[in-house]
Amino acid sequence: MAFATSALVRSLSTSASRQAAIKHVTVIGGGLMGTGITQVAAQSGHNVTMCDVSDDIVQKGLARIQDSLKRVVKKKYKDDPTAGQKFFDSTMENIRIDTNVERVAASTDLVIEAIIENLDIKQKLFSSLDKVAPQHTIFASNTSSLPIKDIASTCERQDRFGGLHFFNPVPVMKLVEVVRFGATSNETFQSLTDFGQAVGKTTVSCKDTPGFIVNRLLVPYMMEAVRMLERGEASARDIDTAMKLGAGYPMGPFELCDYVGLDTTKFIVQGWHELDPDQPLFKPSELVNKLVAEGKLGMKSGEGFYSYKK
Ligand SMILES: CCCCCCC[C@H](O)CC(=O)SCCNC(=O)CCNC(=O)[C@H](O)C(C)(C)COP(=O)([O-])OP(=O)([O-])OC[C@H]1O[C@@H](n2cnc3c(N)ncnc32)[C@H](O)[C@@H]1OP(=O)([O-])[O-]
Ligand SMILES: NC(=O)c1ccc[n+]([C@@H]2O[C@H](COP(=O)([O-])OP(=O)(O)OC[C@H]3O[C@@H](n4cnc5c(N)ncnc54)[C@H](O)[C@@H]3O)[C@@H](O)[C@H]2O)c1
Repeated sequence: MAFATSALVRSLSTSASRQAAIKHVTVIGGGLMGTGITQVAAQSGHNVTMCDVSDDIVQKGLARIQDSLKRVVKKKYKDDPTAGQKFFDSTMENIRIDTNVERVAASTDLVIEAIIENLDIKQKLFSSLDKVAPQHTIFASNTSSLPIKDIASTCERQDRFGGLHFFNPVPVMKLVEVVRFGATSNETFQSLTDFGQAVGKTTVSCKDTPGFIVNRLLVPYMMEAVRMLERGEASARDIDTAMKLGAGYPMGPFELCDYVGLDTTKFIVQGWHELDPDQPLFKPSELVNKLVAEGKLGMKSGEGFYSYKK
């Protein structure tokens, strides 16, 4: 059977005694993160349905997954193209696309939400899914910065709710932060951890604090780079070069902002500023807000701090 690969079998055997293993996953959002999460879940033998608001978006998402999967195959199976093609085909067979999230969630073990970073919209989505998803279904959010407790607040299934924070680009980055808030049960936390490991990631355990571990440290650093540019102390290019060559980062902060998306960057900082208006580290940036207002969202729109137009 196409869905039963070794990773899934491994995940079944390690977690079977604790709770039913996750076989069918629904990923909501077919953007940067949703496509990556869909890919790694399908690669590891899970049956995944990726949902978004329109056919056009899910089709584009599917094309992005194919491009990324080709890169993985090229690297992993460079000496065995036949096995590579088989891996490609079986991964793609594990993926379905849909635009009706409620229909899909009615028969799923795990919902991973990766939609726009907006609390109201996430709460509305989960509230509607809570009414149709089976009892055993676990809900998880891939939010970068919003409290899991707040996202879960409109749901009855508080104990079956947690955070699964993946990193961009998901097929390459090796970490998943597994987040629990006060109501998350031990079984749910363990299922999410098992799932993160079944998709090939190293997991760390996080409390539901702003930015969890990585973003609590990364966001102040990136925003200080933006403020350094705003103060006219150095150019974006020089700051990027300095952090790559002087601190060993694979991307400079402006390249990373463009890679993450300036809209997501803006939402994160704005949200934290509202929670703690006196904290200077979380002060919104006029420059980022201006770029977003101009539709310059980074790589995904062709322009951000840099231009990506060919
Ligand atoms: C201010 C507020 C902002 C906060 C934002 C927080 C956001 C969020 O919550 C947290 C994050 O994610 S934070 C963000 C965390 N993320 C970071 O910090 C990322 C930092 N950047 C990096 O780690 C590297 O620049 C990249 C890995 C992106 C590209 O690597 P590179 O060397 O510059 O370029 P390369 O040579 O092209 O690729 C190298 C290898 O990777 C492979 N590959 C690449 N993309 C792929 C894909 N989509 N699919 C499959 N494979 C892909 C590629 O095939 C190649 O394999 P090979 O076998 O070596 O030929
Ligand atoms: N971009 C990153 O580097 C990154 C990294 C980790 C976590 N995150 C988080 O992941 C989430 C998604 O970020 P992204 O970068 O993939 O965003 P994105 O803009 O690339 O994609 C979001 C997708 O969600 C869809 N969407 C919006 N509302 C929806 C709804 N009600 N139902 C279904 N689909 C809906 C949009 O059409 C879009 O395709 C955010 O919470 C973000 O904070 C982002």
